[in-house]
Amino acid sequence: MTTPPPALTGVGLARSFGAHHAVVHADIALHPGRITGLVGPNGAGKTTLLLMLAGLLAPDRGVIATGDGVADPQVMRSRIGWMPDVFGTWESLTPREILVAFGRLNGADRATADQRARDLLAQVHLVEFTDHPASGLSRGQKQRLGLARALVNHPRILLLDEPASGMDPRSRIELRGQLRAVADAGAAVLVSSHILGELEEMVDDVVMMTGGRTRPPAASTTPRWRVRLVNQPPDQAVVIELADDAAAAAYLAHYVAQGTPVAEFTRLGNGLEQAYLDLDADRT
Ligand SMILES: Nc1ncnc2c1ncn2[C@@H]1O[C@H](COP(=O)(O)OP(=O)(O)OP(=O)(O)O)[C@@H](O)[C@H]1O
Repeated sequence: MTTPPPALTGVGLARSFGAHHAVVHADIALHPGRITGLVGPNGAGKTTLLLMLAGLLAPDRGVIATGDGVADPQVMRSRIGWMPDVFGTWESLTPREILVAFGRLNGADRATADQRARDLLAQVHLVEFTDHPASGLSRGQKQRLGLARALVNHPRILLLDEPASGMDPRSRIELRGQLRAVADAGAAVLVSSHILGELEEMVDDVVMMTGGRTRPPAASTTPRWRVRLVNQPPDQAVVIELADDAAAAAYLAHYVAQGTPVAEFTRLGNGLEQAYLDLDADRT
């Protein structure tokens, strides 16, 4: 089976602001159908990298291209959905008017743009606010409108900077489902977040960034399970790595069929937190 080419690659990217090197060297590849997490401490250069990938900030060095070789920022922008960390709405317009305006800017006729706006407002659960001024939306609701806006043009590449900030727990859970649905439909998704537990649940791949450089994860990011048998003290429980939920189910079924008295079988996540702490170990 051949792996499809990445939907978007950035190679050797660098960007400075005056004398400050925000991104020193970043390499990244985003694959169709996969969600990639971008993780790193404050000031690591994540937003600067995302802005370059979104075609909104020119790199000083390096190349950004789509899988089929397009490097023209304008063509690339038409394929990209971008959700900034702070979504500035036109406060006097309604969510429907905002989404229709973006649809029209992306070349849709009025009827198509209007239908797309209604579909997206249903998807992000903002139907009741359809025709109210955006000034009345809470921060979390504005984030959800920001997600809808990023999806207006059916993007093949979706880039999101801290999308969950300000969202309530239900909206965060729904966001995970929405991003997975977008990836399952074939898009490549890149999401930056400081909420590592949440990223663990959401992402297929991780890119770590610190000091303006992308780095391979310092530790394993394979999912881990904690296994404890009946009468086994908690501090003697075993932690095992298994490729995915299907492998975990097979593992558990095997031991239960053998009569092994399993008392606890808990998914621990994929070690992203430890990998992050290793990455940020130099922080004082
Ligand atoms: N427009 C700008 N002008 C000057 N310096 C900037 C500008 N944008 C970013 N920087 C600096 O570049 C560095 C990287 O910033 P960036 O916002 O990309 O980091 P980040 O990883 O997204 O941080 P955070 O997690 O806090 O959002 C920071 O030191 C920041 O102060």
